Amino acid sequence: MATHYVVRSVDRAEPDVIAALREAGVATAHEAAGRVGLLGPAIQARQTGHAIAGSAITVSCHPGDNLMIHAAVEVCRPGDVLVVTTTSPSTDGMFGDLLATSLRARGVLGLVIDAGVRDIATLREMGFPVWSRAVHAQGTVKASPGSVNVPVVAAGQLVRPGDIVVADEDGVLALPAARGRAVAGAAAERLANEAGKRERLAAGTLGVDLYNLRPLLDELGVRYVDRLPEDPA
Ligand SMILES: O=C([O-])CC(=O)C(=O)O
Ligand SMILES: [Mg+2]
Repeated sequence: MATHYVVRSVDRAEPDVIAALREAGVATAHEAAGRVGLLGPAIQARQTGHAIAGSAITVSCHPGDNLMIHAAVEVCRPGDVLVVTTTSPSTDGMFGDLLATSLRARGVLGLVIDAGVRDIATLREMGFPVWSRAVHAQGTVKASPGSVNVPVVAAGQLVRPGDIVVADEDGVLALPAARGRAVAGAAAERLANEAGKRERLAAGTLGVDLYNLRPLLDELGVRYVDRLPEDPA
C-alpha cells in the first residue's frame, strides 16, 4: 500500500507581515507581488465582510472524501488558514459547520477549498469565513488516504504549506512566506500612492491627466471630436 504523509512542521511567516498583508487586501497585495499568486475566480467568498490572512495548512483529498480534512485539523495552529484541494475536480459539500467548529477550536481563521461546502447558513452565523468553488449539500465519505502539508494546486494556483494566504471579498492570494516582508513593503507604498490619487480623482482630476495618458491616446490614433465624421474610417 502506498504511504501518504501528514507533515506536522510548517515554516510560517512573521505575524506583523501577515497582518500588514491582511490590511492591504487581496487586490493591493497581488499588485505589490507583481500580479502573481491569485487563485482563479471560481473560488469565491461565501460571506460578506470578512478579510483574513494566515499561514497555509494544505490538504490534498480524494474527491468526495473529507477524511484528510479531519487528519489536518490536528496540525493546525492559531492563525492558520486551511487550504483544501481534491485530486480530481469535485464540488461535493465536503466541509460544513462541524468541521468549522473543530477548526475554530484550533484557532484556524478560515477555509479556502477548491470543492464544495455546506451548512452555509450556520457557517455565516458562526462567522467562520469560507472561500469555495461551490455550495452543495452533497455528502462525502471518510475512506480514502491523501496528504497534509504538501504543495497543492487550488483553482490553478500553486499553494505551498506555510504560504501567506490573504482572502477577502475580492478573492484569494497565496504568497511564499519568504516574499511576505518585501511584498508588504511594496503594498504599503502602493496604498500611500493611492491615497494621493484618490484625493485628486475626488477633486475632479481626470485619469487621462493623472496618469498622463493623452500622449499615449494620441499615439494610438485615438482622436477627440465633437461629432463622428461622415466617413469614420
Ligand atoms: O460532516 C461532514 O461530512 C461535512 C459537514 O457537513 C460538516 O462538517 O458539518
Ligand atoms: Mg454538516
